[in-house]
Amino acid sequence: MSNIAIKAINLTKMYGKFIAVDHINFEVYEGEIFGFLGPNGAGKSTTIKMLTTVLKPTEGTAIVNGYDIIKQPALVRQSIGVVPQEYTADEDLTGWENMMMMAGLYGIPKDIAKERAKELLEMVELTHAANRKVETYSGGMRRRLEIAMSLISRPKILFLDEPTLGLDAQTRAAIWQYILKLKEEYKMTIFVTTHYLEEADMYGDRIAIIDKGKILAIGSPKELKEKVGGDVISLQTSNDEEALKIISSVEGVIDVKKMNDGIRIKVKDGEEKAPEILESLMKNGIKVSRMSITEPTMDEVYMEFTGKRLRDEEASAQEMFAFRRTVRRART
Ligand SMILES: Nc1ncnc2c1ncn2[C@@H]1O[C@H](COP(=O)(O)OP(=O)(O)OP(=O)(O)O)[C@@H](O)[C@H]1O
Repeated sequence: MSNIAIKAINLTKMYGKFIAVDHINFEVYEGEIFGFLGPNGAGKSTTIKMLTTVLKPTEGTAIVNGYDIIKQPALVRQSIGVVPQEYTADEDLTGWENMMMMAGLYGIPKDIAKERAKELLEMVELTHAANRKVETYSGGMRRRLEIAMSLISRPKILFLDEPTLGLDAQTRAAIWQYILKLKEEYKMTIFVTTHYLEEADMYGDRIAIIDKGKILAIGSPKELKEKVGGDVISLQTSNDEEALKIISSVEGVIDVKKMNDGIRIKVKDGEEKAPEILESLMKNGIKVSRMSITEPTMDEVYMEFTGKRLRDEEASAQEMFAFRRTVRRART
């Protein structure tokens, strides 16, 4: 049994009467990448803020690195690194000065701080820009600097709130390479929130799916996909209401749902069942304009547990909004 790095116990946050995080329980094991996956507004940032002692829970608590977030917040803070969603680096200082400022906050002696800053800036490939003011950095460079800053105290656990938000695909991949390196070389525990399904799938050792303040599923990507099982047939028809009735009476159909973009059918073997379903629809005068058969992906897993798609377009619109908000905050 692995050691537990984080344990949330009935962790709850209310803003007035609104429950942002609703009695959640989970464990994060030492040395793993734990992905907290959910749409905007699901409660991810609120959870991270409670775990990192920025916000006080309304109810429940959590143990982080063996310390209680309510009773021992200072000890929690000393043992963790945090990269929040908003930019935190000082724009008027250089990358190097930001590193030193962070080291100062932790009371790290100057000579040790210099050594670590050099090593960390090298790791995130910012040595060449160390003496430039942060205001000249791109979004990706800022994120890399902030990851380096969060590591200056050699934390055992690193919390990252949407570290790849608003970054291009190449920079996102590079950020993940640093995160993987921290796990592999420094055996660090990483708690990371994201609304990118493919990032959670590719890099998460285990994932929690959170929506409307509740955890709907926890497991490795493989375990979650196995839970969904079978194949998924997606259809667009000339009469979805009628099609639903017909499909649900076809033998071997495990589940059929109307989605925003058509009908989703769960069956054990898609290739075997699809012709039968098509035939029964055609017999009843229903035309099928599009059909696809897929094995469960994280997208399917997400849909299975939340009942909706985490749409790319939706994500990118919200992402741009959040990114602009972050940039605005960085400027003020
Ligand atoms: N200070 C606050 N006062 C009132 N409501 C809040 C406050 N902060 C967050 N909320 C609400 O709580 C819910 C959860 O917000 P939270 O920021 O934790 O979500 P999230 O999953 O991190 O999404 P995002 O990625 O957009 O930050 C949202 O509905 C949000 O509007």
